Amino acid sequence: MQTHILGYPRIGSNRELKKACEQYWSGKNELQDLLQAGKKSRWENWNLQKEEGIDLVPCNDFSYYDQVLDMTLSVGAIPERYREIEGKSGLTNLDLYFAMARGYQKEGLDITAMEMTKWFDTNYHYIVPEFSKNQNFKLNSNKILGEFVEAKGAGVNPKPVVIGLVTYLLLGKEKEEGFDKIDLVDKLLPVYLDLLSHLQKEGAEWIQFDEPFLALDLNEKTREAFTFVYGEIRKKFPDLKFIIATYFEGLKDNLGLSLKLPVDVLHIDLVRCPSQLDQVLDDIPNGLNLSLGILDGRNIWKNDFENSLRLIQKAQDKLGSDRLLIAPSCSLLHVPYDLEVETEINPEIKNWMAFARQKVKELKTLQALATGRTEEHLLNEFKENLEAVKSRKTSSLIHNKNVKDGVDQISIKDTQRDNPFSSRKIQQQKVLGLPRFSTTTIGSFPQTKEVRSWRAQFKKGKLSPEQYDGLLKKETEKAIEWQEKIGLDVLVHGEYERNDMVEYFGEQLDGFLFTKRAWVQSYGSRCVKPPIVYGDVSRPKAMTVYWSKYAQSLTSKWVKGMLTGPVTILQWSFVRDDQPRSITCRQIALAIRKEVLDLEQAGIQIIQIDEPAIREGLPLRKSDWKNYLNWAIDCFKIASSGVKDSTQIHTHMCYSEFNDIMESIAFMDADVITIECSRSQMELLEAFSNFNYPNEIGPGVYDIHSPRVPSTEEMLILLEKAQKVIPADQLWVNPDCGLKTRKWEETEEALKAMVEAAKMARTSVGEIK
Ligand SMILES: Nc1nc2c(c(=O)[nH]1)N[C@@H](CNc1ccc(C(=O)N[C@@H](CCC(=O)N[C@@H](CCC(=O)N[C@@H](CCC(=O)O)C(=O)O)C(=O)O)C(=O)O)cc1)CN2
Ligand code: MET
Ligand SMILES: [Zn+2]
Repeated sequence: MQTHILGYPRIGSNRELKKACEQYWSGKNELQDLLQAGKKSRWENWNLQKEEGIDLVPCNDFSYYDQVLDMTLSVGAIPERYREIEGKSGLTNLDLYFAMARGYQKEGLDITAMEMTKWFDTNYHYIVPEFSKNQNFKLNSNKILGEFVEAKGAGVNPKPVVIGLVTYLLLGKEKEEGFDKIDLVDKLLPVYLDLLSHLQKEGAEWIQFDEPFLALDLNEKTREAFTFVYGEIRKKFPDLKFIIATYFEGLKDNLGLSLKLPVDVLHIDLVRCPSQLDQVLDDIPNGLNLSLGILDGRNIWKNDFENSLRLIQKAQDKLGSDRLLIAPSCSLLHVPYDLEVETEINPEIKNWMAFARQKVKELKTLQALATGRTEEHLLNEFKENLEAVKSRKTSSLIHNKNVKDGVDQISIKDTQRDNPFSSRKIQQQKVLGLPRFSTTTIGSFPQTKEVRSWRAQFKKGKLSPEQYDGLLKKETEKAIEWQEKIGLDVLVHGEYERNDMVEYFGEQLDGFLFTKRAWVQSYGSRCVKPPIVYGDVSRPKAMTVYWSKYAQSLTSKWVKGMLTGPVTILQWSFVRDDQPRSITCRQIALAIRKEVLDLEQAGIQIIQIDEPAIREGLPLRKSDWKNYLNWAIDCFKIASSGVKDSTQIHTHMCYSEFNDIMESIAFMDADVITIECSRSQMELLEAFSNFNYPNEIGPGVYDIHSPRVPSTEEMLILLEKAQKVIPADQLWVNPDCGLKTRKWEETEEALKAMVEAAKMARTSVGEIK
């Protein structure tokens, strides 16, 4: 029985790579420094896995930005618009790569970034490959090969991790009509074969192809593509050992297909879908070995050894130990580096947890125990694990009767506003008196170095609570003043007091704990510290009223209250796995409902409840959607429906494809929804239009994830596009998402141009709604 890891976090155990990237982008360090930081991250990971004795150690799981973008560069799928950068002197391949990720607006060039979207149901974002009808591919980078050679030098048995061909195509987007991306198989296959022959020449033995789409709903053509691709690969490379990695779901109706692929190892996710093991063991052909994804790669709880050993034993009985590998369920990219550095977590709870480093250890212990080793330290580790699992099951820290009773008492009435939108709209208009094409922003303003450093100093005790509060107040005042000056209609307080839109709430809710350094990559250099829900959730006191009230006191314009919704808090936290997610979510929903009512009570007339993660929380299999949508939408409504008709509820979602969940979005019944729309040129709006969506919509008119500043003209064009599908009196004007990651210069210019675009739109259609 061998152990392997599907992928390791790469941002650096102290976020060294994040910092080096950001410094490189801002011209504060040299390419050499960045490359050095990359190397350090890779070697740190390899050394750690080597020391622990992992049998197959991943390489090419490293990335400077995103592994899908790496693949795009490796297969030469560089969109036409980057041609000028490719040819520019003084720019390296890495500069081209970053331009694709972030856009390029320098030296007279103005090139937009590639689209970014969620990696399956995670909070990780990848850069979406763009395919044209006459798409060509060629092996275009030696990243994969280079990292393989480098890893060999580190003295491990490296296993290159490569996004499988079919998954790579399915992750992409057709940028023209008239072809099906899956038909690009024939053109892409030679590049994969080319890559494999290079790897083989350098002595590669194992290759891991990630094909998570095998765990999703597939059409017949795609299934055939899988069979064809792996048939061809096997024909050309009879001696390489291929692992197909599937994760995030069970194989279900694709099990037969997967088991027939002519590869050496199939990796299955036994955390998401433990029940698939029996069927797999019944049907697995003789030539195929099995990798058991036994440790949760998506959560931070200790493994339950007893349970895992039972599963492993079952597989061992059937296949024998030689045909088995054990691994985490998926890449460890989705969990933080090391629990040991968290010194302030309640020790009782800390003893229930494991981060990446601890999971690597757990894997080795499981291997030893499963193969019958009985050294004393192993038996002790087993005993400690049994005790930790038992402690978590029985701890008094977890259960709160009041919370459970509250959830039991939720009734239908708590999930509905008093009157339908058509009548609320009239009442809200009366109170709010807003113009047509009202302008607003999504909530956060630039989280500058200063703001972050105040918080850091406050946390270290170097600033007193009063000093910190005073600085934040000044910053909020400046933001309000500036918004008034440029003529925005609905203002925000700026969210300066928040480290992160989820963590901030996690810090204030009971049943949550938070960490100091447990960073997880979200996209590019951006990271989050997901809070951890360990017990029943409740709100000891108001969380945001202070700041909203303060901001509203500074202006006669409306200031939006700003909350994160229950589904998003759930989705972006590490949550309990000892009760259904739906129950945890309802507990959070009740806490947010109380906050909404407190805000209303404090005179806040417009309240935004962000739910950017509703779409990403959608189960990967369509058959599970209905159940999820029922409870998720219900939770939003529990949070939002307590207010008077005249209080305007906004919600915000980014990176959402709404086509197939339009009914549920409408059912949320937010008075206004602001959505991401600009990278996709308003395509999203068609879903709303086709559905005759009745409430108001703010389609994002520019992309805040890129430093590029949009022009008034291009935003006006987008607004005109929007009016073709949505009546003008339903439209708001706003950016795609919050502005926390942007610099002030960019923000100021962009928002001024945006307000200008709204004014121009008004002159052509009329002021009044
Ligand atoms: N949870 C979550 N998921 C999300 C989003 C989101 O906003 N939150 N947005 C979407 C896109 N994803 C994003 C994820 C992260 C960030 C982001 O801005 N992250 C920041 C960190 C934000 C944060 O928690 N900041 C803390 C800690 C900041 C920090 O690094 N402090 C320094 C010290 C600073 C100093 O001394 O000056 C340190 O700890 O070393 C704070 O402000 O308090 C970053 O990576 O840079 C943005 C978008 C989707 N998913
Ligand atoms: C990822 S959605 C962000 C919403 C939040 N209110 C912000 O403006 O940052
Ligand atoms: Zn957003």
